[in-house]
Formats: sequence, C-alpha cells, structure tokens
Amino acid sequence: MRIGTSMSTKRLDEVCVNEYKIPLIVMMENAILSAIKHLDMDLYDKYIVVSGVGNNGGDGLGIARQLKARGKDVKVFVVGSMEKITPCSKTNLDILKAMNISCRTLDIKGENINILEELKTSIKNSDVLVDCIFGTGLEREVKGVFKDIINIINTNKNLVYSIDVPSGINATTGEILGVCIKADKTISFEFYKRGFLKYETKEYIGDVVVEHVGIPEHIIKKYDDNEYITSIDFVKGNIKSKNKFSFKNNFGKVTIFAGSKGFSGAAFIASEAAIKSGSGLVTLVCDEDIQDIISSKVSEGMTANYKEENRINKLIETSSAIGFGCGMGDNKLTLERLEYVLNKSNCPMIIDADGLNVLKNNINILKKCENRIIITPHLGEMSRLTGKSISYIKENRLDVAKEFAKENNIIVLLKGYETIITDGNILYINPTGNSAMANGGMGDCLLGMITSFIGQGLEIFNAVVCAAYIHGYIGDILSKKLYTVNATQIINEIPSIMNEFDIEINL
Ligand SMILES: NC(=O)C1=CN([C@@H]2O[C@H](COP(=O)(O)OP(=O)(O)OC[C@H]3O[C@@H](n4cnc5c(N)ncnc54)[C@H](OP(=O)(O)O)[C@@H]3O)[C@@H](O)[C@H]2O)[C@@H](O)CC1
Ligand SMILES: Nc1ncnc2c1ncn2[C@@H]1O[C@H](COP(=O)(O)OP(=O)(O)O)[C@@H](O)[C@H]1O
Ligand SMILES: [K+]
Repeated sequence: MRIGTSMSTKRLDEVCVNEYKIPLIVMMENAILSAIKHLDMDLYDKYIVVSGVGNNGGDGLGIARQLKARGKDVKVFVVGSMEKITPCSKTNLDILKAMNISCRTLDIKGENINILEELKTSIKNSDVLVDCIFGTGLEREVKGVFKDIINIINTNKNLVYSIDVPSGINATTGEILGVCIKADKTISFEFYKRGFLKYETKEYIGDVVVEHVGIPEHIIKKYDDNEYITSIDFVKGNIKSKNKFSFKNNFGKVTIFAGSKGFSGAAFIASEAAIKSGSGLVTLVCDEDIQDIISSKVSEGMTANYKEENRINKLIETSSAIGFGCGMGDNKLTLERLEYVLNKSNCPMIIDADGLNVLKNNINILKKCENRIIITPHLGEMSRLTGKSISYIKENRLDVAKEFAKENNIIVLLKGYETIITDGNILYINPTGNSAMANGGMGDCLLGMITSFIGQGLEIFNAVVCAAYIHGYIGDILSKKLYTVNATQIINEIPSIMNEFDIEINL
C-alpha cells in the first residue's frame, strides 16, 4: 500500500486532469462508489452526511445520492461559504437538489443555532454519520462553526465514518488542527496518508481502508513518494523457495557476534532465530566463558570464541551476512571488535544493541567501510546515535530515520509500533507486530532473522522488510492466544510460518 501526502494527492489530481484528461468529476464518482462499499449498508439504514464545500464535501454529496439510490434514509448538512464551493461539489449539490434530497446549509457567517440543534437530534436518530467536512485540503486551524460541528459530532456520536481523512487532521503531518473528528473508520483514497503514521492520530483515524479512485497504476507509480506499507504479497514474492536440488550452501553461511557473561540468552536467541529462518550454516562467535553453555543449547549451530583468531578471520571472510551486537556489552572491547569485523569483511552487516551503543560518537567508522550496513535501533538507541531526544524522534520518526540512513548511506530499521525500514530513499512501514512482543530478546530474534534472510541471498533491503514483517506476523498470530509473546515462542513458529510464505522463487 502506498503512503502519500496532501501534495501527492494534489499532484496526482493535476496530472490526471491535465495530462491524462481524466475529468475530476470522474475520479470523484469513482471515489464515491468505492467509499460506499465500506458504509455497511447491510447493517444500517439511517445515514447523515456532513459535507464541506471543497472536493471532500463533493465526495459526501455524491455518497448521499448513492445511499438514497439504494433506498437509505439520508440527511445532508453542508457547511461553508457557498461562493467557495468547488465545481464538482456544486454539480453533486445540484443533483441532490434536483432529486429533492433535502440539504441543510450552515453558512459560516450566519446564525446556525437552530440547524446545529437539528444536527444533534438527527445524529441521535441515525445509525451512521459520514464525515466529509475536510479532506486533504485542510492546512489551517479549524474554528467557528466548523469547530462547533466537529465537537457536536464527537460528543453525540453514533458511528462515524470519515471520508479520505477525519476532518481536522493535517493529512501530511498528522497534526490535529485544533479539533478533529474521531472516526470509527476512515475510508481513504489512493494513499495511506502519511499523517496517519503519527502515533497521536490513532485515536482519530479508527480502522483505515484505502480505496482506489480509478487512476491507472502506471501513473501512480510514476508519481508516488517511494513510501509504502509492507503487504503480505510483497513478502511472499520475496521469500526464497527451497527447491529439491538445494543443499546447505544455497542457503547462506552466516556469523553472529553476540553475548557476554550474563547475556548468553541474547546470543542463543539471535543464533537460533537465524537457524530457524533457514540459514544453511550459522556460527556464533562469543566469549570463551559462555561458549559451552551456548553450544549445549544451539545444537544445529556452531560456536567459536574470540581467542580463535584464524577461525574468526575465515568466518568473517566467507560469511554471506554478519549479525553483530546483541548482549555484547557497551564497552571498548565491543567497539574494537566491531571495527575489526568491519575492516576484515565485505558482506552485509546487521548491527543491533551494543553494536549500536558503541557507535555513538563513532558513527564515522561506518563511512570508512565497504559493507552494506543495516542498523536496527529502538527509539532509545536511535536517540543515542543521533543525539536527538526520544520525543523528537517519536514526533518525526519517518524523517529522522530517512535522514540518518541517507547521511550515513546505510539501511535503518527503526523499531517499535509500525517499525520503519528505509535506505534514505525508499521507506517501508511494517504493519505487523504488537505490544505483547515488547519484552527482552525480541530484538535479538529480529537480528537473527534479518541476518539469515540476507545471508540466504534475498535482495538486502527487501530482506530487512520481509524479516520485520514475518517477525511481527508471528507475534500477531501468537498474541491472539497469549498475553505475552516471547522470542523463543516466535523462533519456534518461524519454520511453519515461512512455509506459508514460501510460494515462489523471486531472486
Ligand atoms: N485523487 C484523489 O485522491 C481524489 C480526491 N478527492 C477528494 O478531494 C479532497 C480534496 O479536496 P480539496 O482539495 O478541495 O480540499 P478539501 O479537503 O475538500 O478542503 C478544502 C475546503 O476546505 C476549506 N478549508 C480549509 N481549511 C479550512 C479551515 N481551517 N477552516 C475552514 N475552511 C477550511 C477550504 O476553504 P479555503 O481554504 O479556500 O478558505 C475549501 O473550501 C480529498 O480529500 C478527497 O476527499 C476526490 O473527490 C477526487 C479524487
Ligand atoms: N507495541 C509494539 N508494536 C509492534 N512491535 C513491537 C511493539 N513493541 C515491541 N515490538 C517489536 O519487538 C521488538 C523489540 O525489540 P527491542 O526493543 O530491540 O527489544 P530487545 O532489545 O529487548 O530485544 C522489535 O522488533 C519491535 O518492533
Ligand atoms: K473528511
């Protein structure tokens, strides 16, 4: 699914109208017809449509007509200055009038108390309110009668379905412009609006569906912003199939540097996740004093300790991917080891946890190396790496991740609810995962999965996107029956879930 801003919508509209000669009223009717599919007409009979005078309002007026045509009871309220009504909205308003569908008009300068009372009563006597006051055209504070109406809808609410965006939100930034409709469902067009990704907007947008307005795919592709929400089909199209002639060397040889005294669990989880994700050969490199305990747990993996210099050098040179950092300790030794591995290797390297902690103030070492680097910070680690506060990163997480990736020529996976994966140009939002997964070891498991997928030869960026998706997907399935989901439980499910995804070769 594509992510877009108000600008993307505007640009697409202009291209369609001016270059491809698709009249706006045609796109609007497509929007109307695709929206009404989501209005639960088999459940409800009484609808109120509240429209503004922009094109979002025009969508609403057309929706009212289509509902009426399907035998529904519809009341329409139009708010705004009639001299500003857009041509397409005017056309739809004229049709409603010709059909004798009554429209109550609230003029921004007039005395509206009676009509506002009428709106309250109508809300009480209806099943669903369709909100079409503002769409992607809203950019400034909502005041006056618009504010009154939105407050009335929120306080007297029955079911509210917002068209394109909940009225009151800036579709690009997610800023709430004073007041905003709290929708139960948002039926958005063409793009999942970038503003919806801001954590604070979740209480306004409800369930979001994205519908098409009839713009040909190749046009959208040409003008999209390279920002997407990962779909299950994308993941299925990228997972490598095990064909009957495969042997272990076809599935990559990966090395994981992880663990230290007291943190052997991190090393175990990361290695085990790589094994269960399908790697041909997995070797864990750790301190000698935890090697035995890990060897006894990771029966299908190999282990090496830092004293075995020749062996480590060989591993580094021959690995198809290297994971680094979980449970290693935030200390000088870890930094030295990171620099050593970076210097000696040229395969993709995935850095997490203490590998990231030691990069703070040393980020330049990444610029000197030739490896493709993937970092997987959570908000705290991202804050330490960038020097920006957690609250700032939370507010601007897409842009912070994108800028940091671009600046350092790396792939950033910023963890949390709706994990971000970006190389500074393309950005994917991961829709899977949940708070039952917020416990120790989950990140180690993700590192193991990413290392394994890259080591198996998936295109590097896509491998990161797929690993994040499957990691969260398993978490979502398990959380349906478990209050808390831990990394070992995720790891146990990887092979069976991978089998589900393993439908075609796409390398
Ligand atoms: N390709 C697609 O996806 C398609 C999208 N379509 C639809 O078009 C929608 C975008 O339509 P749009 O550009 O006309 O903007 P919209 O949101 O209706 O708002 C503009 C109106 O609001 C007013 N206004 C603004 N701020 C205000 C404030 N604070 N307080 C008060 N008033 C304020 C503004 O007034 P003005 O700023 O001029 O004073 C103007 O009257 C989009 O969301 C989708 O639903 C489809 O129909 C076709 C294909
Ligand atoms: N609320 C949430 N929604 C979605 N995913 C989550 C949520 N909380 C945690 N996760 C996922 O769980 C993993 C936790 O990783 P991390 O914070 O590094 O944990 P740890 O360091 O304890 O292993 C990440 O992949 C993260 O995206
Ligand atoms: K709206």
